[in-house]
Amino acid sequence: MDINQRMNELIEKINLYNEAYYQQNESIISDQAFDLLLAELIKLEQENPLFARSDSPTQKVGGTITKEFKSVTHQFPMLSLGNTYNETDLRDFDERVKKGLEGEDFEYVCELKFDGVALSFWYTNGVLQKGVTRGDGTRGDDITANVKTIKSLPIRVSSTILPSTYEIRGEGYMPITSFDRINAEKIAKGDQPLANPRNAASGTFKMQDSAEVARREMECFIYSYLGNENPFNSHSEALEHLKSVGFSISPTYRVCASIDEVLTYIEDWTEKRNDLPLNTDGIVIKVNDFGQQERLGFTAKSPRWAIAFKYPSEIAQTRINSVSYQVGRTGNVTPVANLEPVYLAGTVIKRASIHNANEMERLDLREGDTVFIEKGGEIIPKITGVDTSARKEGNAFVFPHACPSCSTELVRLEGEANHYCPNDTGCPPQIKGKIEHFIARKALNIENLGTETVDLLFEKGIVQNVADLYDLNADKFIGLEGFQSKSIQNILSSIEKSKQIPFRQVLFGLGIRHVGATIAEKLVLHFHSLENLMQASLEDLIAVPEIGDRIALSVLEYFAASENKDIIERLKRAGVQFSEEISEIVLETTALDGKTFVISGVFSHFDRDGLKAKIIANGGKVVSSISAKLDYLVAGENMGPAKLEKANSLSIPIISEDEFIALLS
Ligand SMILES: NC(=O)c1ccc[n+]([C@@H]2O[C@H](COP(=O)([O-])OP(=O)(O)OC[C@H]3O[C@@H](n4cnc5c(N)ncnc54)[C@H](O)[C@@H]3O)[C@@H](O)[C@H]2O)c1
Ligand SMILES: [Zn+2]
Repeated sequence: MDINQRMNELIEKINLYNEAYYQQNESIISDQAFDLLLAELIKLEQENPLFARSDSPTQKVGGTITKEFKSVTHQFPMLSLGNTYNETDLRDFDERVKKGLEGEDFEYVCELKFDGVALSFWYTNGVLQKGVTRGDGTRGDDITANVKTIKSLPIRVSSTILPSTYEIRGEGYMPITSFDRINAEKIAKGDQPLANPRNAASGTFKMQDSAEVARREMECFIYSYLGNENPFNSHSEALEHLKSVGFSISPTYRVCASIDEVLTYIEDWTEKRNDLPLNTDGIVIKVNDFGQQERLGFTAKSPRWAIAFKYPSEIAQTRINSVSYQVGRTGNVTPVANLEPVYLAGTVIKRASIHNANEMERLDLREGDTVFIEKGGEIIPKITGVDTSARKEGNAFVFPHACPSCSTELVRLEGEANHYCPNDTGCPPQIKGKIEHFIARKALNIENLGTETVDLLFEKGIVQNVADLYDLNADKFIGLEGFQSKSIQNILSSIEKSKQIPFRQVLFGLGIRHVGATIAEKLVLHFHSLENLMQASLEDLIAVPEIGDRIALSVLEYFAASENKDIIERLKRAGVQFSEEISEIVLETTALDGKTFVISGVFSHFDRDGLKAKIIANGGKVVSSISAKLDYLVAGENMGPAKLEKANSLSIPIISEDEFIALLS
């Protein structure tokens, strides 16, 4: 292959991996493998400048903005960091800095490289105004409501040094405790677990539902100060001051006088970093002095005064014995490699996901092959390559044509990587998966009925679909082992309770392909009842915001199947909710966007509900209790003294009804 061709091929691959990583929060390959491809492209571009393309991924920050949030333009671009995996490259970096500073003395600051997502916080007069994602480096998503759920992030800062406007940056992350807790819950419900804390952090900060973000207990470490006015001489001075006024700075940073001290720091943290409450993937090395940073400047994509040293991920080699094919709730078929057990990063690995047929083809796996497996922060290790030199004559694995569970011919939709089994009403793992989905917390929330019970009731022929759940009674458990009358009563009463679950959760629970919780809510908002939804045409469906052809067709297909109609009829008769009145709030202005209010006392222009409605209609939020994060207390006549005292002690602005009205204009 000629060089130009190779460069184009690399660009294509890197773009593909970037898109999966930044838009779907999915890592198709390991970070290290990704960085190798990028390093190869950088090298080829340097050696062959004539072939270098201006739209190359080496020239821009990898992320993008989304349609779900308001986008805002960064005051200072949010860039990436150059990276290295070895001492030689690090010493080269040191040489470049020395040359750039023309022999002047300088210091480095070493920090851990926290593995989450970059966030930017804008403050005016000491008050947090906005939280923004990196996006494409120039523009990011305004996720203020979500960053306000970070407990350690001060909403209000009082400092005599900081200017009236400035920007603080840090890494938002999901603590390992949150990650483990959420995954334990997901696994118990039969949901797909989160792949790793980094991708989970990125997905979580872009959720529409801030209450869910809050529930995930996200955190953030602050690592930089930016402003048109800069009261600090150096990065370490800024960190110290930010810490003193309440920002969360990891105590792990160190000022180093030379590259050798940097190497010692790297060495010191190689093992110790595994004991931290969050994942780290390396060390960030920054020139300390702000004046020197300015003189060194930036490339198109990263600062010349900083670099990331990444710890190589842990890799093991083992034999692949066979491949199994797992059928999920929606019929997706996933190949899973069964491995000769091998020890890797503290656990014994027996299986690894191969994702889909494309990935199987890419790896070109044969029976008995020696494969490399790798584990970053992920819980599920990946096969990243094959040692072809060790290959004996094993047969190539072939993706099956028929469903491994029910033998139905598999289907692959155009443009999709996954094969699926279309026999959704007769394929056992799909049926069981559907029941497990139906009872999950976000759906019908039928507690006391776990995966094992569902499996048992299915195997015994007692529950074959979700409608059968509502025909359960104590008699049906007779002869089943392990059920006390108390636990049977619990199961039956939680099934009874599920009849009160709102329609949007019921619609999500039906498990219509491509209809997740958010889409279900959109559909209910528009159609209000199942009856209306079932009568909707393709045009009616795609007229709903965010519903495209793919979802619309899937909804139509679902309601066209007579088995589904029967099930719905039975659920209706059982008393499950199939309509819901929810009205969309029409915003008058966004003047109170992201602001929280407590109201107390009696008002002259509004009654209390009227005032609440006014706050919500202008983008604000009404909360019931006063905390340090509160933006305003609106005080009327006769307000309670306890509230007043609490607001004063936390220096929360207390405003009158007239001052509130002034905020609206
Ligand atoms: N596996 C894949 O498919 C895939 C695809 C695309 C990107 N990636 C990974 O993502 C990397 C590119 O992402 P990137 O451009 O965000 O670069 P990066 O993540 O390597 O480095 C820049 C980021 O480091 C973070 N950071 C953490 N601690 C920091 C600290 N103390 N000081 C400053 N910054 C700190 C910031 O969020 C900053 O944006 C690649 O090198 C690769 O490893 C992987
Ligand atoms: Zn099947």
